[in-house]
Amino acid sequence: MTGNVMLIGWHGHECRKLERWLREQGLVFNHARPEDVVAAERASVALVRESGAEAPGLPRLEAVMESSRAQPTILVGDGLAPEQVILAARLGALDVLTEPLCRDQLRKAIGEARMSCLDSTDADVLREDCPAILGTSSQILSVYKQLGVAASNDLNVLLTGETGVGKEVSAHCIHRHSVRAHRPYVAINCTAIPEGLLEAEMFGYARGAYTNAIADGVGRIESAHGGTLLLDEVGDMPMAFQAKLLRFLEDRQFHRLGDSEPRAADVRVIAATNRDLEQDVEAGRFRRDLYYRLSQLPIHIPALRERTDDVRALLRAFVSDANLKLGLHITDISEQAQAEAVAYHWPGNVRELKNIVYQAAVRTRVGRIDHLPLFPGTHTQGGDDTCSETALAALIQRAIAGGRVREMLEEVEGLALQSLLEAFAGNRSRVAEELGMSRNTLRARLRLHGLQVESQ
Ligand SMILES: Nc1ncnc2c1ncn2[C@@H]1O[C@H](COP(=O)(O)OP(=O)(O)OP(=O)(O)O)[C@@H](O)[C@H]1O
Repeated sequence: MTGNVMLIGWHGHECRKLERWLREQGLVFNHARPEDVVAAERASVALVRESGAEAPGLPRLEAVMESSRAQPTILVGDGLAPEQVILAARLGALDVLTEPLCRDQLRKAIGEARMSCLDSTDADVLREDCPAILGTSSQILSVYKQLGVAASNDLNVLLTGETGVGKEVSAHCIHRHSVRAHRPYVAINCTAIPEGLLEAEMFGYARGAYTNAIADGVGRIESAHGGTLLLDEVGDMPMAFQAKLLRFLEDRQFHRLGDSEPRAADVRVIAATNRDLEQDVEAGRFRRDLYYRLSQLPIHIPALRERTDDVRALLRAFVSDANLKLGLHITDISEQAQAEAVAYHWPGNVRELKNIVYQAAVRTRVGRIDHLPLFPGTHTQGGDDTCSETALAALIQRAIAGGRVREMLEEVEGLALQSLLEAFAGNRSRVAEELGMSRNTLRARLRLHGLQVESQ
């Protein structure tokens, strides 16, 4: 490998080690202060080092990108916060590596950086905090990078992942890091609005368009003008409406219901779903053309059970959150409860974890949380993976002893719902029938328990 690597932010022993390694790789190096970037001999790649603890932003990287946007740049970070990883991608860093540096990764990153050229935006860097988005696992770091890339362009984004993985939080994060950050962020849940009202809700309506339309009404698309529109649960959008949405996406023009005047809205569209849209397209439940249009930039958020490295950090963060918001004094969570949480299956993902921490925190109020109310029988590793009578009996006994009978009944309900879903292969209609409840009631119960909602 040949080339000229510029080092920014390395000092002392670490610096000498890296220089030696670069030389061994046949790479020349320069040292530069960020402000010297333009003056310095043109480098093939810039390696910028930042410490997460040093500052909330990325001062060195910002200076480098400011001076030389066309230069392929890799960020090397020590203890970077999620917002910093997002910001790095947003600023146009080609890669983000964490310390201690893996030499193979570095070699690969330098090789790739030299082959590429930056495609970054001229937009101002946004310094606002994005909504709390947590996690430091390699899987979630990769998501942050993709969110940063999404924030630097205006493509339609499709966020996929199970319920509760953080799709909505991620959509908001893209918005807050994009050039549209100071314009509206409007979210619409496509399943929460009855089919007949969806058009009026989305596009607005003219006075007299329907019985209760006593004045003109602005739709969500118009309210989002200049900003970002999140179409949540887009996979559940009725077929008839899909065609109307597609028309809008094609030319960003629409008509209010009952109004012939065409209107235009400049919105960035982010869609989210926990369904397998490709499968729905194959099954004829979702329009293929709309799917392509929405998924210009697909981002998949992995389930929590696939990134168990995040569990302990999330537990700690939500304990602090609960202390702050509810005026509690929780000091920590027992090692055993943390280990159980790491081994747990988390069908409701981060939402379920957050709810469980809050429940446990409210019960404990002061001191250490010794027990997290996890559903028995849904552990990924170790643990008993059947809902045995013994586990149920123990659960009931513990609840009676602890005066938590009501909570126990809720836990049992969640467990029963989960078992029924498994027994009927996720078919909600069959589960609702079995329980003698409406699909809407079932849906609400499933949500309450953080269980994945499959529409069938
Ligand atoms: N990485 C994360 N960091 C902090 N909080 C998170 C994270 N992911 C999810 N949450 C929290 O979990 C809850 C659910 O998140 P969110 O609504 O974004 O999930 P979702 O994937 O959109 O779920 P659904 O598909 O059911 O709508 C929210 O309270 C959110 O704050």
